[in-house]
Amino acid sequence: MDATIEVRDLRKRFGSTVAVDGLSFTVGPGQVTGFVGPNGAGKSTTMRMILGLDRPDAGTALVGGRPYRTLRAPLCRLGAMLDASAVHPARRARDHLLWLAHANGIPRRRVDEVIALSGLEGAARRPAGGYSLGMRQRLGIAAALLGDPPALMFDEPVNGLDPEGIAWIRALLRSLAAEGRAVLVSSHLMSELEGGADHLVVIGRGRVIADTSVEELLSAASGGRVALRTGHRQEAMTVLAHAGATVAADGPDSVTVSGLPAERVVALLTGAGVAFSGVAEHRASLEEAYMELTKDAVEFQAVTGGPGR
Ligand SMILES: Nc1ncnc2c1ncn2[C@@H]1O[C@H](COP(=O)(O)OP(=O)(O)OP(=O)(O)O)[C@@H](O)[C@H]1O
Repeated sequence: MDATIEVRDLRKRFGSTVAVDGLSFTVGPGQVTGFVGPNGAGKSTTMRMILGLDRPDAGTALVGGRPYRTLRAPLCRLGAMLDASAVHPARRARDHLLWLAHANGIPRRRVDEVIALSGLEGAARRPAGGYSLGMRQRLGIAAALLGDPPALMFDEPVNGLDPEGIAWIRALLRSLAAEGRAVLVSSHLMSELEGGADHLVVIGRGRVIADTSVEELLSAASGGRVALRTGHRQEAMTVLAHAGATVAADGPDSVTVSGLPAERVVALLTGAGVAFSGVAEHRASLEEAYMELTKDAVEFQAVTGGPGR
């Protein structure tokens, strides 16, 4: 079964608000794709259009090559959790899942499987109204997994969860991707995706800002800089500048070097007899890389007073 979600030139406007402004990206199988952008960037609207809940003004969203609304067994093609609170409070988790399974021609035994997969065994016979946020998220995830779909989509699944809940969801998403599924997960906080996503689609103001692997983004943001610690700052700076590096003192015994790889810095200093106590590639955090990418989108929102929801 084709495990891709493909968005092509998708556009959506609400009155004078342009929510999605020509988005194109593909969510491929076997990896977790993080869908990241500041509040109001258009993530939920895009996901709603993928599910056929909002009609695009232009463009297409395809699941396994077809619009979601035309799929014959949609839960078996794309599982989604957009709003974890969308369950009747009086309904027990198990009954909710049984009803969903029945309506979609999914065998009853799958209900107990997804209850186990999502760690809901202890709570499945209690009304959903009494659930904690973490349990509601688990129920939403159980429903998304019900049809054993090759593609999955989660809107802010870790929002408001405690560290244990976040770690659990992260591990689950990774294992779903490792099974070959396409997994799209949104967040407005890059830190929530650290260690959880392989690929990133970063959006701002309804447009793609970056569509990149996490590795590429981090090495671009790290900018080939080397952090040097030495008690002989001046001599070190002279030697390295002579070799063509750009050097900047950022402390009494620390220097940031750009334009030379770490091995070359070591070789030059050793050759010139300049002692040093540390040389390390500067490694940007995902959060740093993201802040840099989305700076303009955030500034725009601050000026216009935010998304206004
Ligand atoms: N039904 C709607 N009616 C009017 N405006 C809407 C509607 N849905 C979304 N918008 C607007 O569209 C823009 C994009 O919203 P969307 O919810 O898709 O962003 P988001 O990236 O999911 O944000 P968040 O991280 O806050 O969930 C926002 O300006 C929002 O106010």
